[in-house]
Amino acid sequence: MATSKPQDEGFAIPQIDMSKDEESVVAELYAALTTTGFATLTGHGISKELREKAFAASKAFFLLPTEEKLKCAYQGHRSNRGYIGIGKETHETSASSDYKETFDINVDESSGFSQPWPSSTGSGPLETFQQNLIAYFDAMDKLHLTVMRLISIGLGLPPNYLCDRCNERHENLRLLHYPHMPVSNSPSKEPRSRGAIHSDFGTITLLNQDGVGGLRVQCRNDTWVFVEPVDDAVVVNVGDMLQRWTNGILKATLHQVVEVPSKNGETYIPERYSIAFFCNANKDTLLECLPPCVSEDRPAQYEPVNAHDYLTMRLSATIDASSS
Ligand SMILES: O=C(O)CCC(=O)C(=O)O
Ligand SMILES: [Fe+2]
Repeated sequence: MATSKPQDEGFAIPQIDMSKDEESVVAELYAALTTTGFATLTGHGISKELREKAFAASKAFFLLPTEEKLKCAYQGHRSNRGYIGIGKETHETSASSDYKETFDINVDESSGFSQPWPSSTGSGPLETFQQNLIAYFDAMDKLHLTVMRLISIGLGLPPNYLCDRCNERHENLRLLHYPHMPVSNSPSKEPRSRGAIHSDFGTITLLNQDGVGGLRVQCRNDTWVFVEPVDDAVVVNVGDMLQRWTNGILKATLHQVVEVPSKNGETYIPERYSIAFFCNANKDTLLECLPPCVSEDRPAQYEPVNAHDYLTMRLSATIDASSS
């Protein structure tokens, strides 16, 4: 496994200011997503207030006693909604499960599933949990479509091509909490994992992380680079669905969350919160390698697959939905 490879000191995840002219943003985004598959976006228009309210909601939820959280337990892979406790998610790259808990939100009503919400009694962030997270969802949905427009232009497709196939709100907003960990006494130089090495399943992921850090990305030369937290920035990365769709031109890069070094004298690695917005193609989309991505020199590498079946298959392989 590649975990023993060194940190790459000479490379940083590109930062892209989306408020610049469209042509420059398209070029920078295309360059990032066809190489490292990751970029940090600023100037994206998501307000600090919305982001802070979403993090406050997340913290209030994860602070609830386990039995309360389990009242919103995960409902299964086709629904993909609700709370998943520690130890329920495992990736093929690791024998142990992730040390994290999550809460998945989905707004697609056509599916026949409904979202479980924590009870909103009392005051504080739980009272406005649903309202604030739906507002956050809506803002991220807009950003998702903006990014898909920029990617369409970069690929030489009509600007709305990908948006027209990603505009039915089949995204998944996931709150993540990595609990604090005691500092290790082991002499190993390799940081301990909080979440196993994986690539994402959907088209793109838009991630907000707190200031703790620990998300790292595997570069093409097998070294690792951290995605340093940048105030108010949103991290974008390519998932396997978009890698398939673009015949491997856009890269779904392996990444994971590891512990950060403890500060002097502290006996605990701090807890960490992040909020992922996993974007997918509309459920009935047939993901066939896009025409501009296929040529005589680059024949189609992937079989066509239905977007929703593909996503469900990937979720089923990682999440133990028996009793979350
Ligand atoms: O928590 C993070 O920063 C990233 C999590 C992640 O990669 C994922 O949930 O797919
Ligand atoms: Fe991920």
